[in-house]
Amino acid sequence: MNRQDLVQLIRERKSYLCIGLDTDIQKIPKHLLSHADPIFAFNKAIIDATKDLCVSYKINTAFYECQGIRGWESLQRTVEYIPDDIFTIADAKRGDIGNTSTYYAKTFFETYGFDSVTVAPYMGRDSVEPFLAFPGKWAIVLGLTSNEGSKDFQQTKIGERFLYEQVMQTTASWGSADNTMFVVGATQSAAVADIRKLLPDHFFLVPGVGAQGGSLKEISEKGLNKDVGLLVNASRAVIYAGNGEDFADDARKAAQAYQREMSQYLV
Ligand SMILES: O=C(O)c1cc(=O)[nH]c(=O)n1[C@@H]1O[C@H](COP(=O)(O)O)[C@@H](O)[C@H]1O
Repeated sequence: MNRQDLVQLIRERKSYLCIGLDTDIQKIPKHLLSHADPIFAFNKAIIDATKDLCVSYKINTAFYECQGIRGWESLQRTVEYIPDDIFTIADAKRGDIGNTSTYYAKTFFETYGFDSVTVAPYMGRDSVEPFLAFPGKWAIVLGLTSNEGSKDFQQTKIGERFLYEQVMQTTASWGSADNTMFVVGATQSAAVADIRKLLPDHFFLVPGVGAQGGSLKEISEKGLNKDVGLLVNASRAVIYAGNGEDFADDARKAAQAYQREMSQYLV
């Protein structure tokens, strides 16, 4: 999906909500366990209940890969089930020598048909560029992450600036705002205004609202740009909003609350 279509979808739905399908077999309602593919049965119900409220689904591959071949099958069924007009993210955090990155990119863009994949930029330019070589596809590069450990490397100073600022600015120069997004954690709202100044045009994928305690209001006030420029992810706070037979209704209510709040910030 290209930038123009994504921005149009956000405007139409008045939503920049990304729902994270971090589907944990231990956490899904017990009545689904008798299905042939319980993870897909859960995802299908969540997608049916929320697809008009969000603009993106993010599939964190860890929750699928840990199930071996069955997990990859659940992932494939899920990504194929997501409507074509919704932006899909493979949250796989890949990045390797160029030759290998090319095959990671093929895996997620061609074999599974995702619109985007999250990319760890630590190995540098030749590890990221292969993800930028696929027309209409996106690399979502780790910028300033939501976790405590972001202090260990990302928030160290290189001269006058933080390492994450240098990483984001340099990485941005390898592609464009039409094929590169950055992960900026919702728990890092104090830094978001400065990051927005550094990168006025890029989309940010913002995880960390809900279970990690980030504020949708703060991130929206500081991060929105003229083309919206934000995809805010919530995983556990939406998909595990309920745990009974009506879990999908509860997920819908949680997604609706985020969408309503977003619609206020979009005016
Ligand atoms: O790349 C990510 O999506 C990501 C980056 C980051 O800095 N923090 C972060 O939480 N994530 C992912 O975003 C999701 C957050 O899940 P919840 O905390 O349940 O909403 C998980 O899939 C994380 O792996």
